[in-house]
Amino acid sequence: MIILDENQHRVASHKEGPALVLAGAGAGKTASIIGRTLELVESGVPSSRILLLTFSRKAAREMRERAMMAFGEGGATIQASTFHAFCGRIFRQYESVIRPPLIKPQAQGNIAHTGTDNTAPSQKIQEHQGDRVTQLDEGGQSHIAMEAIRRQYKDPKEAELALKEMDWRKWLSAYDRLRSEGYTAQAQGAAQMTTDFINAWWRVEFTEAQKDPMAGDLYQFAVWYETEKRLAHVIDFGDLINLPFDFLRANPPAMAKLAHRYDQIIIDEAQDMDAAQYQGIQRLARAMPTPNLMLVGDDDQSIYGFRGSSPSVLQYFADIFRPEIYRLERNYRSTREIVQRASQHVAHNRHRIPKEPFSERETEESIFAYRHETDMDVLYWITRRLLQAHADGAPWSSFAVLYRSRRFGPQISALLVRYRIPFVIYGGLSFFEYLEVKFAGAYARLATNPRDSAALRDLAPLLPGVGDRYMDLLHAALMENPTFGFVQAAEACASNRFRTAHQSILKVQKTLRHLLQSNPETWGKTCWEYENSGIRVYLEKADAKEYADDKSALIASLKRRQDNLGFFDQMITDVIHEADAEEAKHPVLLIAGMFVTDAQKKDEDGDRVVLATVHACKGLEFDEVHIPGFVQPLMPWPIDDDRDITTLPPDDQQRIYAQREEERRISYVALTRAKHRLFLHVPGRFVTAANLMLNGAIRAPYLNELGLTAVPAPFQAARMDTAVQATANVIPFRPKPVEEDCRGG
Ligand SMILES: Nc1ncnc2c1ncn2[C@@H]1O[C@H](COP(=O)(O)OP(=O)(O)OP(=O)(O)O)[C@@H](O)[C@H]1O
Repeated sequence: MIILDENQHRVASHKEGPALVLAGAGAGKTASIIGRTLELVESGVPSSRILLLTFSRKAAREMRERAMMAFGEGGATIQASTFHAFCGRIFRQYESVIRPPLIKPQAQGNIAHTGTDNTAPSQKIQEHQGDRVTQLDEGGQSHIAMEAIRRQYKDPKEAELALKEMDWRKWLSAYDRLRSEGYTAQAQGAAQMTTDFINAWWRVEFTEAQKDPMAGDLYQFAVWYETEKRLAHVIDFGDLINLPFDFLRANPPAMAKLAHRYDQIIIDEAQDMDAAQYQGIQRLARAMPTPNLMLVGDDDQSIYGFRGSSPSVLQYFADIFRPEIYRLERNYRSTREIVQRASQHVAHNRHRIPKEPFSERETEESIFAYRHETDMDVLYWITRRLLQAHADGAPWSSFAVLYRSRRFGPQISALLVRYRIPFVIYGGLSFFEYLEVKFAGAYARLATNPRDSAALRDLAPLLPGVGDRYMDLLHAALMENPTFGFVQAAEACASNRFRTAHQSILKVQKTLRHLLQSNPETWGKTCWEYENSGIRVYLEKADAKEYADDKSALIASLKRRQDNLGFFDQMITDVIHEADAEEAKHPVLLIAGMFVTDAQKKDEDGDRVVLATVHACKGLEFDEVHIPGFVQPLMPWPIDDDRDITTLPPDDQQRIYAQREEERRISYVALTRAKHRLFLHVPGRFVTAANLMLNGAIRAPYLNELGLTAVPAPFQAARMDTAVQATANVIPFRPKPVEEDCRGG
C-alpha cells in the first residue's frame, strides 16, 4: 500500500470548504483521492455521503478497487461513478418530468419547420406519459441527424441530394459543442442560438470570414435535430448531462434534496469537465450547506477540447470559489530525464498554470529518439525490440505503443499477431478485424480447410441467401458427414428454398479455385479484384451507404481498404520468404495461419502489450513506451501547420494557438505514461495505409522542444533477421498435409 508523502497527506486531510489539487503527471492523484476518502470515512463520514466522480468507467472501477484494498476486507465501499452514470441516475429518478416532451408518432408526418421557428408546433407535441426514452450512441446520433434532414423534404430524391450537399456532420459537431456548454435550440431561441452557433461552429473549424453565411442553417439544423430526437423518443450524450442539470437548476427543492445527500464531492481529472458539467457541479456544490467540492486535476493533461473541455476550468474554479490550493509536484512514475524533458516541452504552452514537477528516480538514459527510413521500418523495429526485451525477461504488459491516430493500431497489431505477441487494443480495431482483411483471411482459411464452417460464416455477408438458418443446416450436414467439405455439405442441404444460397456456395468454390491458381503473394489484391469473391462489391455498397453524403470520404475509405490489403500482401510476402522450404510449399496455409489472432487479443487484464491512442491511455503507466510517429503531421497533428499567423484576425490566432496547445498537451500525456524507457520514433516517410491522411513534409518539431536529436536506429529491422526469429515464438507454420486444398469435398 502507498504511504502518502507530506503534500499528498495534506490533500487527504483537507478539512472543509472548496479545494483545488493541482497535480502534475504521475504525482499520485488517485492515491491522494483514496487517502482522502479513507480519512473522511475514518472521521465518521459515511462512504455513501461522498460523491466521487471520474470520466471513464475504467477510472471509476480502478478507484473502487483501490479503495477496497485500502479499506480492507469488509470495509466501506466508495461510490465512484462517471459523470454520465451520475446524471443517468438523476435522469431516471425524475424521468417523467426531466425528459423533453415526446412527439406522438402519428404527428410525425405533419411536422413542418420554418427555419426561424424555434419550437416545433406545440399542438403537435404531446406528452407520452409512461413512455421511456432510450439513449443514442454516436452512430445513433448520426442516424437521427440524417433522418431529421430527410424529414424536411417530400421527395426522397431531393432529400438524398440535400444530405449530400449539406455538411451535416460538422453541424452535428457544432451542436454537440454547444450542448457541452448547456445550450438547446428549443430553449435559447433563434437569435441567441444563432450567435452562439456561429461561435461554436467557428471554434470547431472555421475562420472569421467563413462563419456568417452558415449561421441560419446551423440554427435550423439544431431545431430539426432536437425535434427528431423527440419524435424518436431518444436522448443523446449531451442530453444525459444537460437535462438533469437543467432540471435541478429550475427545481431548487430537488437540487437541495440532492445536495443534502452528500457531505463531500471529489472530482478526479477535473480538467476534462466541459462547461455544462462544471456549471452543474458548481450549482450542486453551492446548494450544499458547505461547498465541500474538491477538484483534482492537471491543466497540462486537458486533451478533450474537441468535446468541449478546456484547461482553463481549473483556473476558473480558483477564481470563483477561492479554494484552498494544494500542489502535488513530485512525479513518482517516471525517471528524472523523462519528467524534466516532458515538462520543458509542455512549458512551451502559454496558457497554463506554471508548475515545477520533479522526480527522484534516477536512470542513466531513458529517452531514445530514433530515425528510421519508413513507418514500416518503425513497426518492425518495435516488434523486434519487444521480442528481445521479452526474451530478456520483461513481461508483455510492461510495454505500450501509443499513437495519435487510431490508424496506427491495426498496422502494429498486424505484426504483433504475426510474431505471436499478445496485445490488447484500447480504442480501435485490430488489423485483422478490418472487414476486407477478415474476408480475405476467411477465404484462406476455407481454402486450407474446406470443413471450416466458421470461415464460411465469416464470409456470409458476401453471400446472398446465406443466413443463420442456412449456415445451421450446412454446419449440421458437415457434422454428420466427417468426409464432407463445404460443397458436399451444400449439395446435401440443397432445396428450392435455399437456391440462392446454393449458388453463392458454388461461387465460393470458384473463387477459391481462382485464388489458388493466383500468386499467393497477392492474395489480398486478388481477393479485391476478383469479382466473384464479392468483397469489393460488398464493401463498395456498404461504404456508399455509410458515406452517402460525402464523396471524398467514400473514395478515401475504398482507397484505405485497398491499402490495407496491400499491407496484408506485404506481410504475406514476408511470411513466405521467411518460411523454410517445407513450409513455403504451402503458402495458403501460411496465410491462414496469420489469422490465429483471437487468443492474442482477448482478456484485457492478462500479460499483454497495450496498443492505444493517447486519448485512450490516460491515467495508465508502463515501464516502456513507444511512440511510433513522433513527427508532424502525426504528433503534432496536421492541424498545427506552424505557419506565421500573426497577420490573421485575433480570434483566428487565438483558435490556432488553442489547437497548437492542445496538441502539445496530447504529446505530453503520451510522454508521461513512461516509467523507465521512452522510445520516440521518427520515420522519414510513410508507406503504410497511414500515409493516406498524412500530407505535408515530415518534421519533428517536438524533439527540439524536448532538447533531443534523433539518431539512426541502432539496428536495421526492416525485416526480422534469423537470430530474432530464433528467439521469437514466430507462428510455427508447420503445414499439415492437405489433400486438395479447395476441393470443397
Ligand atoms: N507516495 C507515493 N509513494 C510511492 N509511490 C507513489 C506515491 N504516490 C503515487 N505513487 C505511484 O506513482 C504512480 C503514479 O500515480 P497515479 O497513477 O495516482 O498518478 P496520477 O497523478 O493519477 O498520474 P496521471 O495524471 O499522469 O495519470 C503510481 O505508480 C503510484 O503507485
